[in-house]
Amino acid sequence: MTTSFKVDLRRGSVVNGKWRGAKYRVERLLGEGANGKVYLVQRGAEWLALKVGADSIDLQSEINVLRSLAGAKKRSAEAFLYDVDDWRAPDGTEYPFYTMKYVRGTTVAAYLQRFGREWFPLAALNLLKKLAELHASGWIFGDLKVENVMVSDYGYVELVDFGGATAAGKSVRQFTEIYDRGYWNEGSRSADYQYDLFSFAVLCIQLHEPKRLHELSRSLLPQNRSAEDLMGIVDHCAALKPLSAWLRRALTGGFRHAGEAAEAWRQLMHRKRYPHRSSVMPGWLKGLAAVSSVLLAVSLYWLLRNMM
Ligand SMILES: Nc1ncnc2c1ncn2[C@@H]1O[C@H](COP(=O)(O)OP(=O)(O)OP(=O)(O)O)[C@@H](O)[C@H]1O
Repeated sequence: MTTSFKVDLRRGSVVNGKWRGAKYRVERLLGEGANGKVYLVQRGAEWLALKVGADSIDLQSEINVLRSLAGAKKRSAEAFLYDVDDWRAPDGTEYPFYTMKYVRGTTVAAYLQRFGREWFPLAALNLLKKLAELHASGWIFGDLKVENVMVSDYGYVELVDFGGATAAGKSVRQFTEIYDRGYWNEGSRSADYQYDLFSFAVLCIQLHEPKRLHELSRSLLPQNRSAEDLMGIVDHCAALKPLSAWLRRALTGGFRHAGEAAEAWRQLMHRKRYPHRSSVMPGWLKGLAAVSSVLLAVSLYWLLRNMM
């Protein structure tokens, strides 16, 4: 999805906050979507992400969620939101913007492509933990999809774009069809824990079988779509098959909350057939560990020899 508004900030241009006076120097575009454009900006020595939008109502609701999360003092949300202001463009038009923590990393799909699919179980577990934290603050993420999950070193996960975040119990504010429980006739669009877990399961499928998922959604009549069709993809995918029971549970609302889902996922990771954290240790780290062990052994040998 792309924005319809015309803001195009070049490298080096400066965004001045009209009310609070902060100045941000633009480095580059990080991404764009339906609600605005996100730029990497610098303020003093600090790197931040600045989201500028055309519609202050859309942006305001994201800001409300971020404020409420910061208020709940959840570790992940601490200091995520920095500043909220308006900016007057050279042509006189005013745009609302906010600045937030710059999440270094790439979308989960790009990360797995670059560093290997063996990172998937760990990144997914971290994502489930993020969802559990968000749920504990009374919010449902709503628009969970590949583009909104950023992954950085060692599978560390951060959610971006809180435009779909909805207070638990309300109607989900923003969603993407293919990840939407209602689209697959598996439940309402009411914001509950299971709604996010359904999207999470679709995200797992999207990461492994994007083409098949796309074709499936195109080929079925709306009234015929179901979790069973999604499970058809899972059962024909070698990487997803070990997760079959877990994914079925997530697609059919079988987990009470994201914490329970994360625990079940963690247990799966520890089973033999599925790679777990130590087996996704990068090569250079394995090498470092081996060298350290040898050095330790040599030191001990010399120590003992000199003592005798
Ligand atoms: N804090 C951040 N740090 C780094 N990159 C970010 C950050 N926030 C957003 N991005 C990048 O910018 C892209 C667009 O941002 P965002 O999803 O918030 O826009 P949107 O208009 O709400 O999109 P959508 O149409 O999906 O709702 C993201 O997919 C991500 O790549």
